[in-house]
Amino acid sequence: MTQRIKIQPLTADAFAPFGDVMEAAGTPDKMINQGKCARFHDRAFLDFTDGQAGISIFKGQKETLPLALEMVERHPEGSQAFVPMSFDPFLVVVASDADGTPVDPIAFITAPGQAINFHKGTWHGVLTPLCEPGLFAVVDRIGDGANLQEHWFDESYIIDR
Ligand SMILES: NC(=O)N[C@@H](O)C(=O)O
Ligand code: NI
Repeated sequence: MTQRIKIQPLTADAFAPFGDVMEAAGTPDKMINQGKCARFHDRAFLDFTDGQAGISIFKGQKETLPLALEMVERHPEGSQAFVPMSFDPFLVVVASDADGTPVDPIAFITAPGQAINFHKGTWHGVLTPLCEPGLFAVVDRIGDGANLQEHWFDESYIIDR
């Protein structure tokens, strides 16, 4: 029987085993620019093996719900951050690892202003915008060698609200 995944709101606590949630929330770490700018300092753990951090721009096609989750992937050599260039929500899918196999996938939906950073090696769904244009800045590893492992599920999950 097809397993269904109910989408839940993204929170830093719930996402903590998988990565970081970045947002201008709570008390700023410092006020800068003559007090005109709140700096929420160093909110993601960027972690790269033998490579450099790079910033790319992704323009992804939107997906609609319910969504079939056929595959998750991971980057063994580096973290990967999705920073939306809009206030639109997007879908964030992660899964735990069981001896190299992704299990128990979870689906989150972001609130406006939230960005995420998958920790190195975290199983995740690919960039999944829910609105057009799906514009994102992506911070991930630029370097030689393989940094992508995909896992295609025997049976898709269905993600919905
Ligand atoms: N492949 C690529 O650049 N993007 C994926 O890693 C992704 O998570 O969207
Ligand atoms: Ni990825």
